[in-house]
Amino acid sequence: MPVESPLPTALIVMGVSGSGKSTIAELLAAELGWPFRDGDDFHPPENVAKMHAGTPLTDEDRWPWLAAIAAWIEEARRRGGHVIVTCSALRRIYRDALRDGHGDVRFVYLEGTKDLIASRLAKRKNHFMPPALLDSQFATLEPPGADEAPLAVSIGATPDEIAAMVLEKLAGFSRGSKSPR
Ligand SMILES: Nc1ncnc2c1ncn2[C@@H]1O[C@H](COP(=O)(O)OP(=O)(O)OP(=O)(O)O)[C@@H](O)[C@H]1O
Ligand SMILES: O=C(O)[C@H](O)[C@@H](O)[C@H](O)[C@H](O)CO
Repeated sequence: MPVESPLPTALIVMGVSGSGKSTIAELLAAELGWPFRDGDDFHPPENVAKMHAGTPLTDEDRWPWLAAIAAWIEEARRRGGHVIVTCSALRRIYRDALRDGHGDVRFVYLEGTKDLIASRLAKRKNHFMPPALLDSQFATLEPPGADEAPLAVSIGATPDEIAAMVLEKLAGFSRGSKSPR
């Protein structure tokens, strides 16, 4: 995958529900100073209602959501800016939709076991996503392949440590390396 610019137009923090996307993305956004939006804010209300009711989304449910995120990234691309956004981006075809043919979108992949994530979700308060959907999230997950050059990090560490690891990997990219360290 070609590296088109020193820093990506968009950093997409991906992973199953509860993997820590919002937590890590907020820290990264604060460090990088890039505009940040939570991918959940791009869902049409019907999707949120469906997830809240405990029903996994289908591909059809997800396409308009992914298109809305891709459109926000395109705005940044046009003005030569950078953005950071969370999005589960569970399947490769979803990530392809988000890349939209461009090589300037990088995925931060938050990798963790179902047990660890379930234990974090069990403690989380005030979120529409029920922990019971975690099985379907893992069933749908297609971890990014090496050819997608993900910035992959294990979620066992503290949020600050994870964000620091991501920034270190990103610095590797910005120095022009073609593959993550
Ligand atoms: N590295 C970490 N160590 C300990 N707890 C964490 C860590 N990262 C996130 N958490 C906690 O785990 C829970 C899930 O994190 P978060 O809400 O950021 O996940 P998410 O991937 O954005 O979830 P969703 O996709 O459902 O919105 C939160 O309660 C958060 O405080
Ligand atoms: O792809 C999906 O099944 C959904 O988008 C979820 O993953 C949520 O957006 C989110 O991660 C939960 O808050």
